[in-house]
Amino acid sequence: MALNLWRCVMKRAEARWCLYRSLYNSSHGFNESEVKRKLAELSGGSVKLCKGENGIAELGISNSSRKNALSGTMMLELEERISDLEKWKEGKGLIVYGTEDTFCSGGDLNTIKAISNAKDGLMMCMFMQNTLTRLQRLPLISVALIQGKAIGGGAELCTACDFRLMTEGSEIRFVHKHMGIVPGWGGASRLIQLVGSRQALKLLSGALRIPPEHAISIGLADGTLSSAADSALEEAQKWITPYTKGAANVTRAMKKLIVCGREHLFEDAIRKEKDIFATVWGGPSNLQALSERTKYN
Ligand SMILES: CCCC(=O)SCCNC(=O)CCNC(=O)[C@H](O)C(C)(C)COP(=O)(O)OP(=O)(O)OC[C@H]1O[C@@H](n2cnc3c(N)ncnc32)[C@H](O)[C@@H]1OP(=O)(O)O
Repeated sequence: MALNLWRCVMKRAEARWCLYRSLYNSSHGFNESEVKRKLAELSGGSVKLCKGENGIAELGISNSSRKNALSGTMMLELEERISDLEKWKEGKGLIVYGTEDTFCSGGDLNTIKAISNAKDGLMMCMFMQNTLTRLQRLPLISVALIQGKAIGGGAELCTACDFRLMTEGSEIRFVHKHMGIVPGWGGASRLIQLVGSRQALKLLSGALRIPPEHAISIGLADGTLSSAADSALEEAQKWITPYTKGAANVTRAMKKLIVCGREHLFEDAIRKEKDIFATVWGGPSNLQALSERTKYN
């Protein structure tokens, strides 16, 4: 009976949670089916998802002949993989990485050229903002594993994760200025939240190369990995484990608190904190912990 009530509360909270996933819909002039049809014509590369039994998924960006640039079809695949992760109730963590020696070189220049008119550009921008905002709001603790370069849209993509780990010799760089554009996938707004407006202005207006030590010193990155390329994923798995250890519903609730706190005004955020608290209070993990009477000394 009590467990059924708890499940019911949790379902309702999950439903409320899903309500504010995307930023744009038709009321904002966003025509999703049209942009999807256009992006489907611009092919190359793939985005692969592997969900681990330990509750940690790996999302791989792969377009080897173009340094993992995101083509139109990869943008579509990325959105599909995020949808899949939104439905993964056992999930706790996510590692986003690029195959071979690059994280992601941004938008595929062939794709970008094909949609370089104002209308298509705005639709692609709204599509990618929706996708990356949903990535950021996933109830999973996410890490961007940056090997090699995270350039342009690749730099924006890595800011949609909770943490960034960089291997030696890697680099984040917002090169938009040199392309005569500014970030549009939400990267500027997220960068300001991460490093503050003064640092963000320097990084964007100078299109500065950001190596691991610099990224760590300004709070953009969370650690440097020393592994060779083929074992960096393993090292990232180890890095994330202390944060994802334990019951999935508790880890997921913890991440939801952070999203609410970040995205809502204080009063609204603490009310939402109450709703999320209700999803774990009296649940199996809570009852188990109470019965064990663990001490933390
Ligand atoms: C819409 C959001 C904003 C954006 O993302 S705009 C796009 C920003 N990105 C760029 O302009 C990246 C330009 N590329 C570069 O700076 C360099 O290629 C990069 C990534 C530093 C790698 O340098 P290297 O390691 O020396 O490799 P490379 O230059 O020989 O590249 C190997 C092949 O990959 C290609 N490539 C790299 N980035 C690409 C991209 N974004 N779109 C399409 N193709 C891209 C590059 O043209 C080269 O092809 P190819 O072997 O010459 O046929």
